[in-house]
Formats: sequence, structure tokens, C-alpha cells
Amino acid sequence: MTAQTVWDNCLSFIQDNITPQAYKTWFEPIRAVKLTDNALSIQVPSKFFYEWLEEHYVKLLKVSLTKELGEHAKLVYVIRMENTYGNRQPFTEKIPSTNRSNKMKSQEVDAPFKNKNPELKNPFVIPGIRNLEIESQLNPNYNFDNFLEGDSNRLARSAGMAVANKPGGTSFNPLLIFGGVGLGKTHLAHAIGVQIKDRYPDKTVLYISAEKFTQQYIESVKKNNRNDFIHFYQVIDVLIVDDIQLLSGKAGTQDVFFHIFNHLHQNGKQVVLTSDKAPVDMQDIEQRLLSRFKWGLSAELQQPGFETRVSIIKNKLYQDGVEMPEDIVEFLANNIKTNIRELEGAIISLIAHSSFNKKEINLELAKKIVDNYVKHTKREVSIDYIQKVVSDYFQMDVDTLQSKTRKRHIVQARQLAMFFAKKLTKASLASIGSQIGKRDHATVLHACKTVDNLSTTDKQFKKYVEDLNKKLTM
Ligand SMILES: Nc1ncnc2c1ncn2[C@@H]1O[C@H](COP(=O)(O)OP(=O)(O)OP(=O)(O)O)[C@@H](O)[C@H]1O
Repeated sequence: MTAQTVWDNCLSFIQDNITPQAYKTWFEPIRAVKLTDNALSIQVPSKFFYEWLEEHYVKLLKVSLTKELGEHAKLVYVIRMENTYGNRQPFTEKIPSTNRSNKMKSQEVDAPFKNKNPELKNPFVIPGIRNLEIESQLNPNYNFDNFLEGDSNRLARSAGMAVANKPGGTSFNPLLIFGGVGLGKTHLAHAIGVQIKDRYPDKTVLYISAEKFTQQYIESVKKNNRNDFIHFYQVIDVLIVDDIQLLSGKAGTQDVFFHIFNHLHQNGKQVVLTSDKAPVDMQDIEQRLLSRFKWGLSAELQQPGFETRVSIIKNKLYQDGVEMPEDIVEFLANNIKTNIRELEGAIISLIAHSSFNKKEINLELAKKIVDNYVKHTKREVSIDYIQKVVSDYFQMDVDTLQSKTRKRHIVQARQLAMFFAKKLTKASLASIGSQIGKRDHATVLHACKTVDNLSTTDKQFKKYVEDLNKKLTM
């Protein structure tokens, strides 16, 4: 007796007892893979498929298998995750058939088998194994314990906690976490999932980036199993989708997500989304989807204040077992303000530099490293800011800088302001001129040329340019 012969016999029995259409849909795609003792393993194409079989055909399967293998027959499903939804490698899962017969709607099972052997209710059940395990794709290093609280994230963090303690049971559904780059959206999203897994190990949680979701969807269309894709997502209890703004302009993916979302929402399942912008600012996202994003709570992660930045740095150092003088911690917190990832990056390079070069971590080294970091994060400076910095540097006020006077040092300051406005902003010559003392575009062009010339011929002037450049770009 092989798995194949046993299964073939089951099939001919099943075929006689259901409609040809149902047979074709639900039984032809099944492959018999293994027979050990009295357990037959069959491979099904998706988790949804398995659920459907369990829901509708468990009795029929039971009867047919019992006929073949006796009353201790067991059935094991092997789910082949072709599309590896949420998983890196294709993989298979083995789950024993469970006793779902209570819930079973039996119209599709042929009448003669109804209530046959009622005492043999669940020959398939293996106690304790009921739920399907789906890799959550969660990173346990991103948890609530190391997501430090501050004014900038209090709302989002507590909403996240509430959701984690009662997934699907709060009005924060969906919970949309939004905020600028590197402010902790991904971290918080994982933390919610990790906490849910801790508290409710049986819940199926899945973290996925919108990018990967889109790829999977495209793949499913190619392979003609869009429905499997949808069904896979519809059986998840907590779905976390990161960077949802990436669905922008992708109508097909939005449509499929819309259906998944509705299904989950209607069934009291939790949806957590992150985005780099508020729903009102999302472009090319269908209105019906946007309106759903707003159903629950949109919570913003803002730039952390100085104190939160200090605690994040200290916590990071503590976790890495490194000590750093207070003034350096403060220096870092003061100079890297808008992105926590960069703050962490600076700490790591500081530690690396000091240990590779066997140098002590001092302020000089910290400055060097911050220089690197801040250069990479080009800040958009305003023309007002440039005038302020230049005026301060030459110890004059902005009105003087803008005045009509032809005094040489004032003219030079004005020309420098124009030069940096051209260099550091996207403003046109005309617009720069009108903002710096109501001059015309030709004056600005002349100023830029003069600064270029003078900085190659005049040492003192060159120093001005360098100093100002540092001040404006740091
Ligand atoms: N409140 C916080 N406490 C501790 N660490 C934090 C906090 N917020 C963010 N971080 C850390 O900052 C880094 C960047 O966070 P994360 O990757 O979550 O940002 P993001 O908002 O998802 O960025 P992106 O927009 O690039 O996707 C992570 O290493 C994270 O651990």
C-alpha cells in the first residue's frame, strides 16, 4: 500500500459522493505525499484550501480514509506555500486534520454519510495542535521595552499598547502610525506584533512591508492564484503592513488590499498600518481605501525632543554595554535631531571608530562623525535663515544686510547671502533678489560671480565662505 493507492481509493469514493465541480475544485489539486503507519499526508495548495476542506469535507475525508486505513486513520495536511507569502523561502507546513465537524456545514457531503458512526467523531484530532503556524516575520528586538516613550510618540505608543493588549477589540482599527523617516514606525509596528504574540500565542500575526505585499500580489497574478493570495491574508488575525504609502499608484494592489482589509475588519481582526505621511497627504491612493485608513486612529510619531533623544542614546549605549561621557551624549542629541536611525548610526560609528583606532571617545571625534552624518542629511535651508546666519556672522542685523548702502563690508555680506541662497536653495535668481533687499536677478548673478572670484583671490574672503558654509550646512 502506498500513499498514492490509498489516496486513489479515497478519491474514487469521494468522487461518487460529491458534485463533479466540487471534486474538480477541491480534490484534483491534492497530492498524496506520504503514508506512515496509519497517517496519510496530503499536500494542499494553500492554507485556505486546507481550511475549506476541514470546513466542508472533513467527514467525507474521514469516512473514506477510515475505510482504507482503519479506525485509527490520521490525515495530515502539507501546505505548500508556493508564493511564500510573508516567508523568505518556500516552505511546507504540516498540520494534522482538526476536528471541525461541529462547525461543518454538511450540504456538500453526501447524505448517507451524515451522522454515520457518530461515536467516531474525530479520528483525526491530535490534541493540542489546532492552529496553523504562520511565520510572523516579527523582529523580537523591536519591542515595547526598548521603544522609549516621549512626548513625540506618546499617543502612538499608547494606542499601540492598547491594540496589542486587545487586538481587534479597540476602536483603533485600523491603527495607522505615521511620521517622518527614521522615527520609529517600523519599530512600533513590530512591538505591537511581538506583544500580541506574547499575550496571545494562538493568534496568527503577520508583519509585511507594502513593497513585499505588492510583489507577492504581482506574482500571484502571474501564477494565476490571486484568490489563494487573498485567502491567505484573510485568515490572519493581526495584519501589520509597513509603509502603506508605497501602494500609491498601484491600483491592482490597492484593490486586493481593499478586499482583504474589509474582510479582516468585518471579522474583528486587527489591522496595523504605517506610513511616512498622514492619510490626507497620501497621493494616488483610492478614496475608498483612504477613507478606511481613517476609520480607526491615525497617530503621528513626531521628532523626539532633546530629552527623549538623550534617553534613546543612553538606552542604546546601555544595551551595547558602552559608556560615554555626558557631554558627548548631549552633543549628539543636540546635533542629530530629525532622525533616530541616524542618531543610532552616529553612536555606532563613534563606538566603531574609537575601538578600531584605539582612541578614546571624545568630543573631537564625535564632531567629526556628526559632520559625516549631518552632511548626508541635507537640510533644506531657507533664505531667511541664510540672511540671519550671515548677518550674525558679520555682527550686523538683517535690515542692515538688506539696506541700500554701498559700504563695502555690507555689500560683501549681502553678496555672500545671495551666493549661499543660490547654492543651498532651489529659489530662482529673481526670487533670491526680491527676498534679499529687493534686488533684481542680474544683481544676484553678479553677486555669485563676485563671491566665486573673491574666494579664489582673497584669503580672508575665502575664510568667510568656508566658515559660513560650515554654519549653514551643519
Ligand atoms: N522611541 C524609540 N525608542 C528607541 N528606539 C527608537 C525609538 N524610535 C525609533 N527608534 C529606533 O530608531 C531606528 C529607526 O526606527 P524605524 O526603523 O522604526 O523608523 P521608521 O520610521 O520605520 O523609518 P522609515 O521611514 O525609514 O521606514 C530603529 O533602530 C529604532 O529602534
